Amino acid sequence: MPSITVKNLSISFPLYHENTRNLRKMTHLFISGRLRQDQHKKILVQSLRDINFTLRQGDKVGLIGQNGAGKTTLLRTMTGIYEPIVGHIRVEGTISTLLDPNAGMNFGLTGRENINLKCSLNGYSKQQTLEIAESVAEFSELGTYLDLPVRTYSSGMQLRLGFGLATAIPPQILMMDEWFLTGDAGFILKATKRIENMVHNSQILVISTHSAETIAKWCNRVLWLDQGFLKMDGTPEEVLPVYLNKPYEEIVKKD
Ligand SMILES: Nc1ncnc2c1ncn2[C@@H]1O[C@H](COP(=O)(O)OP(=O)(O)OP(=O)(O)O)[C@@H](O)[C@H]1O
Repeated sequence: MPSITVKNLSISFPLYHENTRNLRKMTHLFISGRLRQDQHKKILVQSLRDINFTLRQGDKVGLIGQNGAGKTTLLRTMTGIYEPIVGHIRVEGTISTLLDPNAGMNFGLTGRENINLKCSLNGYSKQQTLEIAESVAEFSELGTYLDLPVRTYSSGMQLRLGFGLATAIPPQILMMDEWFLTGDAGFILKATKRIENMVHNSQILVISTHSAETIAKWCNRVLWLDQGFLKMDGTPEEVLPVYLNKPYEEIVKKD
C-alpha cells in the first residue's frame, strides 16, 4: 500500500550573494529562525523546519501557506529532487509528479522519441508504450510535429507534450503544483479533465495550492505550512477557516 512518512525533516539552502553582509544586519530574520549562520559563517535560508507527518492510502492533501512558506520545497523533497540532510522521508509506491511539464524532456529528440524513452525508463511493455503514445498524440494534437525535435516546438506545444506525457498513466502517488494548470482557456479545460481523472485514480494526492476551491473539490486533508513549520494538519473543514479566518460555508460558497 502506498504511503509517505516524513520525520523531523529540515531543509536549508546556502545563500551565495555579494550582499550577505547586509543580510547579516537583518536581525529579525535571524531571530525568527528564517536565516541562520553555519559553523563556516555561511548564511542559510531555513526553508523547512522539523516537519513530521504520515500520508496513507486515500489521503488527498492540499498543501497551503503564504508565499515562501515552504510548499514547493516540501514537494520537491518528497519527490526526491532535494535530498534531506536533517530528518528523513520514506516513500512507498509509484510516484508521478506534475511539477514541471518539461522535466526530463530531451529537446534534441522528437516528441515520439521522448515518449518512447520515458516509457522504457519506466519499464513499460511495447503494447503499453503504444497505448501511451496514442493517448499523448490525441491529447497534445501535435500531429506530424510529434516526429520533429522538441526544440522546434513553441512553448505551448512543449506544454501539451509534457503535460500529455506526465498524465498518461495514473500513479499510486500524485504530486502536483497548481501552476501546472496554467495555459490558455481551451488547454485548461482539457487539462483539468485529464488531471481530474488522475486525481480520482491516484491513491495519494499532494497538491500545492493557493485555491480553497481546489482543496474543497479534491482534498480531504490539508497541511498548512507557515515559515517552514507545519502549523496545522487536519481536514479542510478544520484548517481552512483558521487559515482564511472565515467560516467554512463562506469559503466554499459558490457565487
Ligand atoms: N534554491 C533556493 N535557494 C535559496 N533559497 C531558497 C531556494 N528555494 C527556496 N528557497 C527559500 O525557501 C523558502 C521556501 O520557498 P518555497 O519555494 O518552498 O515556498 P512556497 O511556499 O512554495 O512559496 P510560493 O507559494 O511563493 O511558491 C523561501 O524563503 C525561499 O526563498
